[in-house]
Amino acid sequence: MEKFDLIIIGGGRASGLAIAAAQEGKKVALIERNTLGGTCPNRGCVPSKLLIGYAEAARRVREASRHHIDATINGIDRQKMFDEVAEWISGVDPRYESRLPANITLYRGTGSFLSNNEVLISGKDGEEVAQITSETIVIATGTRPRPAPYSEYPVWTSDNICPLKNTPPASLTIIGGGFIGCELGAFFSAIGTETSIHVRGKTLLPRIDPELAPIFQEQFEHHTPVYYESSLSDLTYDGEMFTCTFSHPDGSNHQHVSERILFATGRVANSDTLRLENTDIETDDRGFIKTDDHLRSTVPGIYAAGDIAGNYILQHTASYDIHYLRQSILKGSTEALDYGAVPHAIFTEPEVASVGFTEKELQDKGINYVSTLRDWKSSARAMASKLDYPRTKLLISPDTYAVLGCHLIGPDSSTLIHQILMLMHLKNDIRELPKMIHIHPALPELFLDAAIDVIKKAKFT
Ligand SMILES: Cc1cc2nc3c(=O)[nH]c(=O)nc-3n(C[C@H](O)[C@H](O)[C@H](O)COP(=O)(O)OP(=O)(O)OC[C@H]3O[C@@H](n4cnc5c(N)ncnc54)[C@H](O)[C@@H]3O)c2cc1C
Ligand SMILES: NC(=O)c1ccc[n+]([C@@H]2O[C@H](COP(=O)([O-])OP(=O)(O)OC[C@H]3O[C@@H](n4cnc5c(N)ncnc54)[C@H](O)[C@@H]3O)[C@@H](O)[C@H]2O)c1
Repeated sequence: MEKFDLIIIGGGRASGLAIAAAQEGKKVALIERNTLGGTCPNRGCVPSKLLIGYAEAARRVREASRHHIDATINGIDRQKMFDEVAEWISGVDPRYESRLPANITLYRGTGSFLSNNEVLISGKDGEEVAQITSETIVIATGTRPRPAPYSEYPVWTSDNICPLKNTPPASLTIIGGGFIGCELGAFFSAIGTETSIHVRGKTLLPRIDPELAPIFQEQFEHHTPVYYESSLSDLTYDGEMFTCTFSHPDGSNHQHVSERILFATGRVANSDTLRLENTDIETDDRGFIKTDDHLRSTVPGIYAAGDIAGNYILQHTASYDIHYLRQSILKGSTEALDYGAVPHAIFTEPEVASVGFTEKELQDKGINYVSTLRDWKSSARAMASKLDYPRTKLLISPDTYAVLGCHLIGPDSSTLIHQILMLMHLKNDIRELPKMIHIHPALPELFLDAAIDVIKKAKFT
């Protein structure tokens, strides 16, 4: 059995760790069963955001009338959009492979454990490719969409919609109103696909701040109809069109016909193919690998990083895990993992971004806070957009003036949030913000108004 210094199972974000280890002269095995690069560049963040670029261009034309400009869209070449992004995706695997140094052995196949330190690699038909061993193994196998029901039909999930080899549909039904349902829903409706979203509950984006949720829903529904408390109870497919039957809490049903259906109902851990029963590695009740604050699994020498460690399902936290392992495995750092303030954004129309606690989380945890909810009218640049809905919600500690959470809804929220993120990261005291000279009248000025208001509230608490 060939022995390696480091075995990595899963060539998503962890391919960076493989390269770093190889550059330090380690003998590395990297096992990937699909395309190198993993979810983010092949079927996740990057393709979805490239698609959203087309949506934004279409919306700018449609909404030009807000600025008294009479503009019309004369045509949308949806196929060209799919083809361009598909072309980009087709280069991902070769690009990643070309970056691998010679002392990485790349195994194309599924990795599974024979014992705590022995890994079997199996090919597409289950044939044995190799058996290898190492005292250091990193599991970075990510997640996949929750299995869609009615898989006998050509239903879409966020995994099989890419690499966008299909014809873009004229109509689409989306089940699930989380990150993926909302982002892809916003894209398809903007490019003229008749799109609807169906959710079981009463809200979109379950973790959104309760004061921003109604604003988001109202704005989102301007372009995409959302059916709440709608549970899919039946699905038929006649070879061309899907007919969905949805049932509602009052016992009524409604039917919806579309050319395509997309299930976006969450993601599950890719731990079931690892044959963990041959090891002492433990998982939580959702199948994510249990790790401590050093990303160590329950077996010495075996680590889990990225989505499979179950802390977040975000590219930037997966990358952070990999950076952490570079320091700990390769450089011997003993510091515990500390994510600090983890931001996220949802690249929809409207765009939202968050960092830190929501108000509900603060209440549930019994943390003392003061909050402000401000519109963006104090910023001339924001006013120029002629949008009424953008808001900043800021939550701070009245004792230390530390920012506990910030939630934004409005154009460029994903960019703007970095100002608060930086503050939280460096010297978390909101009183620092008004001391800084801001460019007038740039968008970040909108934080001045919110900061001054919340500082005043904290003083009088
Ligand atoms: C549609 C969509 C949009 C997204 N948008 C964003 C976004 O805008 N921002 C953001 O932060 N995050 C986003 N995400 C989440 C982000 O893509 C993931 O958090 C990130 O890619 C996780 O990286 P990872 O390396 O942990 O896992 P992955 O990238 O999933 O890599 C795991 C790899 O392991 C392989 N693998 C699995 N099991 C085995 C096995 N047994 N043997 C060998 N190989 C195996 C898989 O094939 C895969 O290549 C999005 C996800 C989706 C689906
Ligand atoms: N911009 C970003 O950062 C970004 C974008 C896309 C995805 N992601 C990551 O990927 C993860 C997965 O995205 P997602 O949208 O699949 O999951 P999600 O958890 O965001 O949303 C899934 C939604 O589906 C609903 N649902 C579950 N089962 C259902 C069923 N049977 N019928 C109807 N609805 C059902 C859930 O209540 C939830 O609202 C996200 O949690 C996020 O971490 C991030």
